[in-house]
Parts: sequence; structure tokens; C-alpha cells
Amino acid sequence: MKQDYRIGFGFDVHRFSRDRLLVLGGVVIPYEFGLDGHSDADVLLHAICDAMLGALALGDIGKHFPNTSQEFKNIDSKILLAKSNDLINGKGYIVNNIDSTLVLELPRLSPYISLMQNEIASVLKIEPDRISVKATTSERLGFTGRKEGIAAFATVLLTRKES
Ligand SMILES: Nc1ccn([C@@H]2O[C@H](COP(=O)(O)O)[C@@H](O)[C@H]2O)c(=O)n1
Ligand SMILES: C[C@@]1(CO)OP(=O)(O)OP(=O)(O)OC[C@H]1O
Repeated sequence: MKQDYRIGFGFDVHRFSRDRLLVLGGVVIPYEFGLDGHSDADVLLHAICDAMLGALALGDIGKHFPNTSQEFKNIDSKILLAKSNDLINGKGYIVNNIDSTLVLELPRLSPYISLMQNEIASVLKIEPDRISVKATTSERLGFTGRKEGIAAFATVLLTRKES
């Protein structure tokens, strides 16, 4: 049987802000700043949603979940990830695997990486070893280096559901 794959790429940035929780990959990370946004500002899940939607040329997260809508105000981005998954499932695809990178100086994310993989896998109903989450600093260069915000990159491979 011929396998049908589609690849997608996503990128997102959110600015650090006081009086907000820091939520990354569906996990609350203890830190003195959170991220600003209309939703919970989970920059990693937003990049993953964009990659999933992009793989099928379905537009982006802002098209499906507009930041002008009260429906999405302070929303848990795991709900947006589940909705993005429903959209690709509706087109006959499932996530094969994800590779992603967060760019930030602080906080150190290594203690939280496997928690994030488990959260994302649980929303997508796939095995955690299909989800890669990595972190890097930008060697104190640029806006991430100045600790003004966090950037996230994600690549997603979709495969056609067996029928
Ligand atoms: N916020 C971060 C940034 C990095 N890490 C881990 O440290 C390693 C080295 O980072 P470099 O920027 O020097 O490449 C990196 O590979 C990550 O494992 C982290 O946990 N949290
Ligand atoms: C997720 C949405 C919707 O709540 O709001 P934000 O948290 O501001 O995030 P962004 O990455 O700008 O994506 C688009 C929005 O539609």
C-alpha cells in the first residue's frame, strides 16, 4: 500500500510578562515571568498547531482560533492542539511524529522535557517517543538572548489514517 506523508513547519514567539504563568508544552514551569498572549501563550503548542495545520495547507492558528474572539481568551492551548488534531483527523491524517525546539536562556527546561512530551502525546493520543522537544539558548544573542521572550520551532510529519 502506498504511504501518504505530509510535512509541516511552525514558528511562534511570545513576550515575557509579569503576573502570568509560564506554560510550555502544556506544563506549568516555575519561573518569575510568564508569557503574554490572548491564550495561555503556550508558544510551543502554538508552533506545533501551526505545523500540523501547515502540513495540510489549512492556514494557521490565528485563522482557526482568532485572537479577537472571547472564545479563545486565556484558553488552555492543549484545547487548541486537540482542535488542530481534530482538523487534520477530519482530513484523513494523523500525526506520525513531531520535532521541536524552544529557544530561551532561562528557565532551564531539561527537568520538564519528558513531562511536555507526555502532555503532547496524551492530547494527540500517540506514543511519547513520537514527540521530540528540545531546548537551546541563543548564546545571549537577540531577543531571546536578552530574555525578552521565547521562540519555538516545530516540524510535524503527518501520515494518512488507515481505513
Ligand atoms: N533554556 C534551556 C536552554 C538549554 N537547555 C539545555 O542545555 C543544553 C545546552 O544549551 P546551549 O544553548 O548551550 O546549546 C541544551 O542542549 C539543552 O539540553 C535547557 O535545558 N534549557
Ligand atoms: C492562540 C491565539 C488565540 O487565543 O492567541 P495568542 O495567545 O495571542 O497566540 P498567537 O501565537 O499570537 O496565536 C494566535 C491566537 O489566535
